Amino acid sequence: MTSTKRLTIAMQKSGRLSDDTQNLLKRCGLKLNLTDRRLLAHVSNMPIDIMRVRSSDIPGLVMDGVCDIGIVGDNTLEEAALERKLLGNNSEYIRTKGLNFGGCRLSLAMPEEFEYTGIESLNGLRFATTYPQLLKRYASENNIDVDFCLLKGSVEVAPRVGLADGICDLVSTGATLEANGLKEVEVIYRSTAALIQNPNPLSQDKQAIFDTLLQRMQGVMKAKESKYIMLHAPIEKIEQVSELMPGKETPTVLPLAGRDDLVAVHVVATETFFWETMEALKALGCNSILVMPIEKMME
Ligand SMILES: Nc1ncnc2c1ncn2[C@@H]1O[C@H](COP(=O)(O)OP(=O)(O)OP(=O)(O)O)[C@@H](O)[C@H]1O
Ligand SMILES: O=P(O)(O)OC[C@H]1O[C@H](OP(=O)(O)OP(=O)(O)O)[C@H](O)[C@@H]1O
Ligand SMILES: [Mg+2]
Repeated sequence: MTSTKRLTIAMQKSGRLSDDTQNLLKRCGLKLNLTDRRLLAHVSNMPIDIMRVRSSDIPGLVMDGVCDIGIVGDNTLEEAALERKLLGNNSEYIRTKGLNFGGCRLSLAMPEEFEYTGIESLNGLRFATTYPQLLKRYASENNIDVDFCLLKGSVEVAPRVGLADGICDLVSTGATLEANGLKEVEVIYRSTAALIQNPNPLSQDKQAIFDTLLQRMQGVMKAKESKYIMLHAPIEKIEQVSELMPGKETPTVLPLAGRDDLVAVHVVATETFFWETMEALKALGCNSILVMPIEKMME
């Protein structure tokens, strides 16, 4: 069990989620010194310890209360929860927050030449996968019978070497499927990274740290999705300019020294600011249009 004073966070040591997780924690103000060999790292400016492990171990560490919280892909989490339930182990957790990285989907893919005519055409086939529980659940929900063989990585190689008829693996760009002569036929699960916590109440000290961390994460994520937009606009077009601005916030309109025909317009946009909008603003006579990233936000 963890100490009652320092919050313990499990994160992936190295792999697809580790850089984004580390960046998120750093942007939340945590001072980390994650040298490769140190697997339990103290955060020097907050009562937090970081445990760096394989991502497939994170759900179990949180469910068993070894770590208070963890950052892990939904796919790994759901697979672990199903497997642990089956084995009669702790499988309870709280998914506190979805995060804006690690987006991927778990899909069924078949060799290019396979004639896919619907889910029924997969009946009786064998799939290589790292996610047998998610595969089995999908098969039973869709009334098909499938067999599987377990591979922890390089799953896409299986059909070519005769190990399986198809695969059930993660896809993001689709490049790995294409490079291995496979086509995606069904998406069975959509995943992002998520922040999870043990369902038992935290000590008061830890809860306070966690609340601070959560609020900062919110601010970092919101800032990442937002842009600060500045431009100069003709004063008589200000209404049309405001209508073109993305998001719900009212723009700030400021005078420009020595100009009575132009004003400066500033707005925080929480929606995508498209090139088309910039062109429409330009056509209205706006200039000096700047779209800038925002580092932190607090409401
Ligand atoms: N191609 C991808 N694009 C985006 N996210 C991905 C991709 N592949 C995997 N992920 C996400 O990143 C997580 C970690 O993947 P990674 O391949 O780094 O580790 P792993 O082999 O699943 O686990 P372990 O850390 O236990 O070795 C996955 O569980 C998934 O949520
Ligand atoms: O659609 P893509 O963008 O090509 O990404 C998909 C690939 O990424 C993951 O593997 P990873 O690179 O993590 O290697 P692994 O099989 O060793 O885990 C996943 O298992 C796929 O193989
Ligand atoms: Mg992988």
